[in-house]
Amino acid sequence: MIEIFDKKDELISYVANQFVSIAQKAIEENGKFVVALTGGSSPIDLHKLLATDEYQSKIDWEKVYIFWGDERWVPLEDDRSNAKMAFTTLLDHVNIPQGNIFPMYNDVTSPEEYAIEYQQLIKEVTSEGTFDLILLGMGDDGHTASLFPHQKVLDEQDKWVEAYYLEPQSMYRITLTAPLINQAKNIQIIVFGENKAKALYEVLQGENNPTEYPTQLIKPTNGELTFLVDKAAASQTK
Ligand SMILES: O=C1O[C@H](COP(=O)(O)O)[C@@H](O)[C@H](O)[C@H]1O
Repeated sequence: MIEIFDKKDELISYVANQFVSIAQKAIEENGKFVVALTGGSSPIDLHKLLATDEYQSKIDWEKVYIFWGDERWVPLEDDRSNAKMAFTTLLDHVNIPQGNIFPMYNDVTSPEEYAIEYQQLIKEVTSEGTFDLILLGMGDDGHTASLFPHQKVLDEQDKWVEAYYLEPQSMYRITLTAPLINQAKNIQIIVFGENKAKALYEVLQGENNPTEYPTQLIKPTNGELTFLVDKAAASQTK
């Protein structure tokens, strides 16, 4: 499903309301809400809205468990850290136990070892790796999470979490893999801005070519996938 919004603000309010209702339903049914956040710049305004009194009071944050879809392998204090951004814009402002937050980084092990540990953490908190909600963004090259074009991680079928050295960025990335993401009950991909219009067109209406446009790998097995896009990003999509 694709939802197109005239303005970014409308898109953000819609996602915030979805976040709240998915969280409330999960807590009512299973006593907890397990979500993976996205990084990059796309979720910043969403986080800030969720942190307002109006929104945060609608969720029982003690029952929320936070993971990430991907991370740059940098310390939590580094400005490139997706976790740092989420703490500053949301997590530092809500009543969530620190033990419910699982940043995708530690300074003790290698990224590859931590990918194995992170998979174990997911196993302990979720039911069989099924997230209630996975939020994703999309880069203007068609990547999502840290599933970048032409990387071996795109072929991964078994592991839930993979860490690898991303040569073009000279840094390690750690990411949920497509098979794990596809098990989620809800996947929401937030895309705005004209610079993403070509990639969005290719992902949704172009030839099947996930090596070039990895977001095409996102196809939930049982859950719901929604692209939440603004008019600018949808401008090349018919
Ligand atoms: O590197 C990343 O980029 C994508 C897209 O970022 P955005 O700034 O265009 O929103 C993001 O979804 C991913 O989490 C991040 O690590």
